[in-house]
This record gives sequence, C-alpha cells and structure tokens, in this order.
Amino acid sequence: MTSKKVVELFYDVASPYSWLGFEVICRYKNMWNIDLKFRPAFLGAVMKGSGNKSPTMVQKKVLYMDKDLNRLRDYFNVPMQHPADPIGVIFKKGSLSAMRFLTAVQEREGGNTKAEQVSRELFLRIWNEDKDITEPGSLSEAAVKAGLSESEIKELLELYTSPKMKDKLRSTTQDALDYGAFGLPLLVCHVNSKAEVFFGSDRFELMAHCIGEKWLGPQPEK
Ligand SMILES: N[C@@H](CCC(=O)N[C@@H](CS)C(=O)NCC(=O)O)C(=O)O
Repeated sequence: MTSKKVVELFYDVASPYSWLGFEVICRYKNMWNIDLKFRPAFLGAVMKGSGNKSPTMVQKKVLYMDKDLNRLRDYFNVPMQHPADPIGVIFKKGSLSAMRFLTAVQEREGGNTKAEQVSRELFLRIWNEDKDITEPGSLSEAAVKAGLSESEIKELLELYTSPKMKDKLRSTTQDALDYGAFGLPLLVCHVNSKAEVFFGSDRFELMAHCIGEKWLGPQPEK
C-alpha cells in the first residue's frame, strides 16, 4: 500500500470560500489516499502579513462575489446564505475568538473529528444562520451542537484565551504565510517531499491531478 499523502487545509470560518473548500475536502478525505490535517488560521493576519487587501475593498469584486457565492451554493451543495451585514460580521466582529476556540478544540483532541464538527457548526452560524461567533456563549452553543460534552466545553472555554492557544494560532497562520498564502482557503499537498500549494476552493481538479487522485466534482457521491 502506498503511504498517504499529507494534505493541509488552512481555513478561517469568516471566509465563505473556506467553507466550500472545507466541505469538499471532507467529502474526499476517505475517498482519496490522503491524511488530511486541519490548520485553523486567521485570515486577517494572512491578509496583513502578505500585504494583500480584502476583495471587499473593491465594489465590483463584492458584486461579483455575491453572485459567485450564490451559484456556488448550489454547485457545491453547501447551504450558504449571506449575513445581513457581511462587513460588520467579517471585519467589525471578526473571527479571532472563533479561530482560537477551534485551535483549542484541535489541540485538546489531538485529531480532526471534533475540529471538523465544531468548524462546521461555526461556518453554519456565520454563513447560514447569521448568528454571532465572537461571544463565549456562541462558541459554546456551536460546541454543544457539534456534540461536545459540558465538561469538554468548560475546559475549552478556559483554554481558548490562553497565551498557548494565541501562540498556536499565530504560528499556524505564519505557516500559511510561509507557504505563500495571500488569502484562504489554502491547500498544501505534500508530494514527493515537495509542498504543492493551491489557493481557493476552485483548484481541486488540478490538486487531484498533482496527487494522482480522481476528481469527481464537488459532490462526488451524487
Ligand atoms: N477563487 C477562489 C477565491 C477565494 C477567495 O476569494 N478567498 C478570499 C477569502 S473568502 C480571499 O482570501 N481572497 C484574497 C484574494 O482574492 O486576494 C475560490 O473560488 O475559492
């Protein structure tokens, strides 16, 4: 049996395209011979660190993205709805607490299962239910829906604001920048000791080609 290729997914729940990339790679994680590693990162710091500017600074990009995301919702079968105030949600409230919380979930678990469930609940809160993701009560609601126990959640609420989790999120974000990130999602495939880096949720076909796997579209089981 050939060894599994490591694929890292850098994502932020404030990024709708990250949600699309996240759901697609989750659908393929057991179909492809890959070892998927979630890398919760902070988009604001990726933008700043790379000298990029948010696409929302350009009115025509905003109008295009609005249409693009509506089309992609059906194509990817991801239940995305725009929040009433996207700028307030993404920039004023932001995702720093949520990404620290996810960092803590992953650190505590040492694996992917709970991180996957809590990530999905946070994506749903912001991009489907138009609900807060900044307050401890909101993070805890997402964790309850993801099936975490009361005692796990209590521990996570103590852990996520710790210097250790802040440093961990910072270093993951730095890893993304070191791979050349200027936005998210970022997929990094390790092939023959080389890192192949893909930006966006629209590069899976090429990525599959590079790792020698078959691309069956964003809904492979349909
Ligand atoms: N074409 C990509 C676009 C991804 C994208 O626009 N991501 C945003 C965050 S939601 C970003 O980081 N943009 C930076 C840029 O476009 O320079 C896709 O379909 O996934």
